[in-house]
Amino acid sequence: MIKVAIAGPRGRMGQEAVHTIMEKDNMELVAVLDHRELASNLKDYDQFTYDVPVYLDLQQLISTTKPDVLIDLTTPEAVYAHTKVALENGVRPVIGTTGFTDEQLQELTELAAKEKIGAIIAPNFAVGAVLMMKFSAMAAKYMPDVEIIELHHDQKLDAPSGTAVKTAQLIQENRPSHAQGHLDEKETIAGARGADFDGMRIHSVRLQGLVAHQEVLFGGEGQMLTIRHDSYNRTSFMSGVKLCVEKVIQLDHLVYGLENIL
Ligand SMILES: NC(=O)c1ccc[n+]([C@@H]2O[C@H](COP(=O)([O-])OP(=O)(O)OC[C@H]3O[C@@H](n4cnc5c(N)ncnc54)[C@H](O)[C@@H]3O)[C@@H](O)[C@H]2O)c1
Ligand SMILES: O=C(O)C1=N[C@H](C(=O)O)CCC1
Repeated sequence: MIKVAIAGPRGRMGQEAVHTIMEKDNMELVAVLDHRELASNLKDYDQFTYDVPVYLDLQQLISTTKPDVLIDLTTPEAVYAHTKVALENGVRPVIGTTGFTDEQLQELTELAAKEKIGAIIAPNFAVGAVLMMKFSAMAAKYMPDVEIIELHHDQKLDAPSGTAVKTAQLIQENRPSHAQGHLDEKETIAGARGADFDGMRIHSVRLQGLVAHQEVLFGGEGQMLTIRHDSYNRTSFMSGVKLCVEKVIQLDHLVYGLENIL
């Protein structure tokens, strides 16, 4: 039985994750971490009927309920501290929250290595999104001029998305660094050409009605290849969450990206 705690249980992803873990025979939801005093038990929240204690302090949650794994689905502001506290206290983090800086990722990788403890940071838990990223990395070897368009719901806090950054990093490993577009191009409205990642442009769309979507466009002479993935609901992420909880137990270091454990 894997003892699991979830940070952010009232969120769009957190709610889905609570139901997912409760349905698993080999996992036990021992606690959740919230940041506002609403109730001391999940069964007193409108969304749930489960008897699971709610904590506002991660150290206290860990020392009282001793989870094996912490799933974090909170905000870019909160996630770094949660991951650090988990690693320092022998709890394996499975992190879905996006918005880490390169420096934070580096620090957490070093901390997990020092503590010899497993951790997974997965910018996208959907298997189709991982395939989109892998296929994009393959295509970049042959068609190195790329632009990424990521499209998300309008409540998303970070831009570009974690998936777009990870996609750009995987593409970067597979094509020579170079600027794209006309050498003399000028933006008449700032931001018109999107964010610049090693010469690749990333465009972020935020609109009601969207969940999580991405297109990777490869231009060639007289041709265009488009690789697209759509998550239409948050259930699409849950098989990845379950897989990460099972895999993280076997690791002794931090893994960044679901593609590394599939
Ligand atoms: N990896 C993936 O596949 C994947 C998929 C969807 C979303 N995400 C990421 O997951 C995160 C959450 O997304 P969401 O759509 O569920 O957001 P959301 O805003 O619906 O939920 C976030 C929840 O975190 C809670 N929260 C905020 N600070 C907290 C803290 N300090 N302690 C505990 N709880 C806290 C909020 O109350 C809220 O309920 C985002 O970073 C998003 O980018 C990742
Ligand atoms: O809804 C979100 O927010 C999502 N964020 C992830 C990202 O930033 O890549 C993955 C998909 C959903």
